[in-house]
Amino acid sequence: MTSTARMRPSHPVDLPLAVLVDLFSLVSAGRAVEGTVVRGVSMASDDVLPGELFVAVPGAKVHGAAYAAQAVDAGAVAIVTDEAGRALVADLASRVPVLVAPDPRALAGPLAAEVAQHPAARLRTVGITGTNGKTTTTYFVDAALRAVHASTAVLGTVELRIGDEAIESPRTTVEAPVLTNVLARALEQGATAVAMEVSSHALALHRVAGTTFDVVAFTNLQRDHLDFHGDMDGYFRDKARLFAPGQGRRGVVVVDDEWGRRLVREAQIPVESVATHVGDPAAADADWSVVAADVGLDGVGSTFTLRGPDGREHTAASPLPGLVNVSNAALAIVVAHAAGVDLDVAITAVAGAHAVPGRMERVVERAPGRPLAIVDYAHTPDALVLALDAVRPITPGRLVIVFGSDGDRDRGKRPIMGEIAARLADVLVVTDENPRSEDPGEIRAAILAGVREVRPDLTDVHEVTPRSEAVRHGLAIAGEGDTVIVTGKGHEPTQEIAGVFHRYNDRDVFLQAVADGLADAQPATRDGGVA
Ligand SMILES: CC(=O)N[C@H]1[C@@H](OP(=O)(O)OP(=O)(O)OC[C@H]2O[C@@H](n3ccc(=O)[nH]c3=O)[C@H](O)[C@@H]2O)O[C@H](CO)[C@@H](O)[C@@H]1O[C@H](C)C(=O)N[C@@H](C)C(=O)N[C@H](CCC(=O)O)C(=O)O
Ligand SMILES: Nc1ncnc2c1ncn2[C@@H]1O[C@H](COP(=O)(O)OP(=O)(O)OP(=O)(O)O)[C@@H](O)[C@H]1O
Repeated sequence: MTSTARMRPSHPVDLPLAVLVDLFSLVSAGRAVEGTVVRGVSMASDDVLPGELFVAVPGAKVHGAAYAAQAVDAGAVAIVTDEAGRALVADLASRVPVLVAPDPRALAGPLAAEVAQHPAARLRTVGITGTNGKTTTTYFVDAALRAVHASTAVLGTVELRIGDEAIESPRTTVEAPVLTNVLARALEQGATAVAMEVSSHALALHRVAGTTFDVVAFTNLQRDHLDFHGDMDGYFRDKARLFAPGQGRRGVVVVDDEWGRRLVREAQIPVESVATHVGDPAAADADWSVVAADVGLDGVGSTFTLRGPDGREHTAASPLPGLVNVSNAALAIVVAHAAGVDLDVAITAVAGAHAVPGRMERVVERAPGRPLAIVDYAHTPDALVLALDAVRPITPGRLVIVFGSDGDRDRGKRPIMGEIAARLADVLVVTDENPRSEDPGEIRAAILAGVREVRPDLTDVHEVTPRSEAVRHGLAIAGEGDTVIVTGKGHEPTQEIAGVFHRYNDRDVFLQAVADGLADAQPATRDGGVA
């Protein structure tokens, strides 16, 4: 059974299957539907519970109908599939009702919502999309929602969290029936609001079908996932699906890039625009704009001035370093306000939203004799530049980076990451990320080749494995005034080496190192060369 299995409502309600057949015009191809009641929906055979409806969809790898027998053995009481699936489940037609629809994937969400009595409609819901900043913005919005809602849910790449109950998330946006279950459980547990990340894959694959968000938001669009979406235009169109009636009631769009401006023009629902780059011409037409920003003034985050549609200016703050987080904070404030949170309350709550797991997360605070230690998820060249630029202004001493690069992923970025780190940081600790099936030494060698382009003599460059030792080393060589940033894995709870997932988390290693007294150790003298 998958880890999401327990994120279900404890008291599901039975619904006659005939109701769904009528409502969704399903064509019956098996046993009669009369007398069958369903109490939930699942798309994954290893996730089915007794009494549930199994939706068998054609996938990239297999047709779900190939697993229908497994689902029925697990207690599924009916199957919804397409014509291709119908042929695959012919043997089961005498055991359970088989219902056929042209696009069962698009129906899974609406079917689940109907069975669970539309939990989304009974919650205040916010959905956030965009290439970067979804996780951070979602946690900022959650902080604002928590200021006025007794309990909230937050769903995304890091975790599925309802109040204090959380499990690791299998992906950024879970499949539609899982989402419906989580929302139904959130309601049962007393949550009244939810903020969640909506990936472009989710939009293309109907994972949020059946959920109408009160507020939808867009951060930005950058080159990514083109293997899946084809080209930037296709990627944009998939993101834009969130800004349509039935999917979102009102939208908030960052217009710093051309894609955001296009979304404002093309959205089919009312949208407010937010310009977050000070002095950008886009600000002239935007409803909300950041008109001043002071990065790192308080030694950690930034303060900024947000001008509203009425021309009033509000002093606000981002608790996390860097201009990108001014952008995320400004968006979150406007989104929370659109979701019913008083503007001043939203501003105060976002300013205090310190913990976004693995996103510029301050694990060790700067203190007398102690460096600041941060965990960040930057794993692309662009994100690495942003991350290092963000921490430089809050680093009076040396900037120490501990980093690696993934195996079985884009090899071309390895030397580029090395070059960037060598250019923007003072001390480099090169280590392993998720080597997967590759030789970790070869990955590090590719990174070091890039480092050598900038520092041929490898001054202040250390090569340390395993990763836990590298993180400890980074902390041990840093002194007061220095910042140690470990990038690439963020919140990830495991490290994948040669097909095995080992429990591993950068934050935990930092905390253990502090407990072992490493944070307070005297910094080593600046030594050159690869350690
Ligand atoms: C492109 C994509 O998202 N594919 C996901 C999708 O695959 P698929 O629908 O083609 O499914 P499939 O594996 O061919 O199986 C077909 C059907 O049979 C079912 N099945 C399959 C096997 C089985 O034993 N029993 C069973 O019931 C499956 O549940 C599925 O319903 O459904 C599968 C089952 O849920 C996922 O494993 C798979 O995620 C793949 C592994 C994946 O990596 N997805 C990533 C790209 C993704 O979704 N990423 C975005 C975030 C991107 C970002 O912004 O960074 C995300 O939201 O996480
Ligand atoms: N608004 C932004 N614009 C550009 N880059 C950003 C922005 N916000 C965060 N980043 C960078 O992108 C990385 C990922 O941030 P975050 O996790 O919030 O985004 P995401 O959209 O959820 O991405 P992912 O799905 O990969 O987690 C961070 O390391 C950060 O440096």
